[in-house]
Amino acid sequence: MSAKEARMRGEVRRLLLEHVRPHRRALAVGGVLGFAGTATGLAQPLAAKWVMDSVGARGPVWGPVVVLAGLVVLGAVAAGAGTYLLERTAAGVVRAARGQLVTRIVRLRVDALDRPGDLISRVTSDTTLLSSAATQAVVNSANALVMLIGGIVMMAVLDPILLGISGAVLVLALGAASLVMTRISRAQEGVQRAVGDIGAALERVLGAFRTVKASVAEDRETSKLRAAVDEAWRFETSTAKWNSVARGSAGIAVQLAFLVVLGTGGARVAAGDLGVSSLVAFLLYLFNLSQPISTLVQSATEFQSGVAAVRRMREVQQMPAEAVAAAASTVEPASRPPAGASFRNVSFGYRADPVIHDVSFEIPPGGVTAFVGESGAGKTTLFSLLERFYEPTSGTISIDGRDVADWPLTELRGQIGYVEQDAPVLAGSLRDNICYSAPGATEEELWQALAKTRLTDFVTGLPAGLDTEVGHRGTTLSGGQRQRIAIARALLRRPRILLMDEATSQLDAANELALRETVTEVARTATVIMIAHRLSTVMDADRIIVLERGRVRAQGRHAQLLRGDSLYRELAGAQLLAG
Ligand SMILES: Nc1ncnc2c1ncn2[C@@H]1O[C@H](COP(=O)(O)OP(=O)(O)OP(=O)(O)O)[C@@H](O)[C@H]1O
Repeated sequence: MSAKEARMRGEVRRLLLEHVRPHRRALAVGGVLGFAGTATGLAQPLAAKWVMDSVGARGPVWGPVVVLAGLVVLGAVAAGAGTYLLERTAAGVVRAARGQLVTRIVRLRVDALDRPGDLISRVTSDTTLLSSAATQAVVNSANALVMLIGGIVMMAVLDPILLGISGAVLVLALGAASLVMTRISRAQEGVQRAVGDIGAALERVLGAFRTVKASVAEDRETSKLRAAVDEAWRFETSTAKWNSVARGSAGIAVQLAFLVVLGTGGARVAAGDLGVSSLVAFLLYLFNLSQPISTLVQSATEFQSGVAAVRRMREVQQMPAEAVAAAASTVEPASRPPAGASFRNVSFGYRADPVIHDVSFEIPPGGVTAFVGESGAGKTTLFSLLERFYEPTSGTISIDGRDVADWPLTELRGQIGYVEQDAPVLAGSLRDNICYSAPGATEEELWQALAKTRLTDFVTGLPAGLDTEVGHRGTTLSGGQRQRIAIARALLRRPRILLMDEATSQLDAANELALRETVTEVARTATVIMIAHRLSTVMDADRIIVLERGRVRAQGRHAQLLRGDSLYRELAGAQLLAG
């Protein structure tokens, strides 16, 4: 193990103990109660004997019976309460870990969200490993340590020489067991990684379920999923193997120490240095050590699983996240004038290669601005930069003259309504979906937004109206309905800037006309910036910005650009701007 890995393991172990720290009192009480339960269990046979003896002697039995009954009740209550407290604490540890993870995940930057399925498994599956590692393992090993130390003290009193010999054998064999702990942790981490891979592969299939079926790709996807399942099985069997090696070594350690003590002790008895009774007592104590030793090894393996889980949870905490902004003020100003936007010498690349090159333009408040350009020219990227999903590598983007980097994120995004081209809809009711960006909207505002997007007839025609469930990703809706819901959602927030990635083919002629009227109306109170795919959109636009491979190529109005820009002429005449 390299020094770096050793340092990291140390840090991970410290992190695991941090999950334990807030619950240390509950763990201590739970441990003591469990201990008390065991102790009363040990005393019960003695009390039963006392009852029998009293019956035999025809003496008063009430006293012993009350003591026995008391011990039974006390033992059951203590053991029950101890178990409840430990399990409750375990649930508390899992809850805290899950809480931290989900808070982090929703704050991740958009580019950090690579494998959602794997993230889900970290929240649901990895955290459960933490529960026994951070509670049962800690309490059991503490109890086992007390028993171990007690046994060793008694053995030291009986014969320090024999203790030295058996101790040396035990340390050697247990040292060998501790060597496999790293392997257990690695194998367990492999299991969790493979479970994450299953989640990621499953998410991939379920996210494009219709495509998978339409492509008759079920067999291919099943074999990919089964490969991930097999990988998990491989690591699980490896974990089982190393666990049994650890337990086996602990067993061998005790047996070996037993034999060595029997041999050397026997010789010392023969030489008259040790009484037979002391040797027998010593061997009994040694024999009794096997219980706490196997508990310690078991706890150590559980702890290793916890270490593996904490490691993967730490990776989530280290993923790039957006700054947590202070809660946005709930009181919105009554009037929200349109905001202007400006890009000055902005460059940006998702990876090493830039996709936006030194772009500059001004969008004054109000009106409709249309971006046009070939596929991949960088139109959506400009929207993402305005929403601050990504930071530009150089240059400044401002809204209302203020650098977007200086706006608190929630406030910045509170100014903008964003209608994405694929108009994502979340599982839930129509009402949830439309009010999603403005949960405080009144019923009147809601119906106004529905009217503007021509959704009123559709909604009133549904038996459950706005409470109709839309299904996973809105599968019960048509493409056009999804599009209009996305627009209603954006409008309900009364945006100062409306970003619209125009749908290429979702709306029929009547609804398209209605939408154009809506956009014209919105442009009176907000700055509308559209990624245009239709000739009608650019013809109505107040200004058009033509993008070519991440650069601004030309700006102007439709007639002006038709005359002066060959690429625009080409786009206007071709499918990219369908008339
Ligand atoms: N998340 C991403 N990671 C890496 N590269 C990306 C990412 N998103 C887009 N790109 C690349 O950036 C370039 C610009 O993409 P962008 O989506 O902005 O183009 P666009 O003009 O909106 O295209 P379209 O009209 O087809 O939607 C493309 O070359 C694309 O491959």
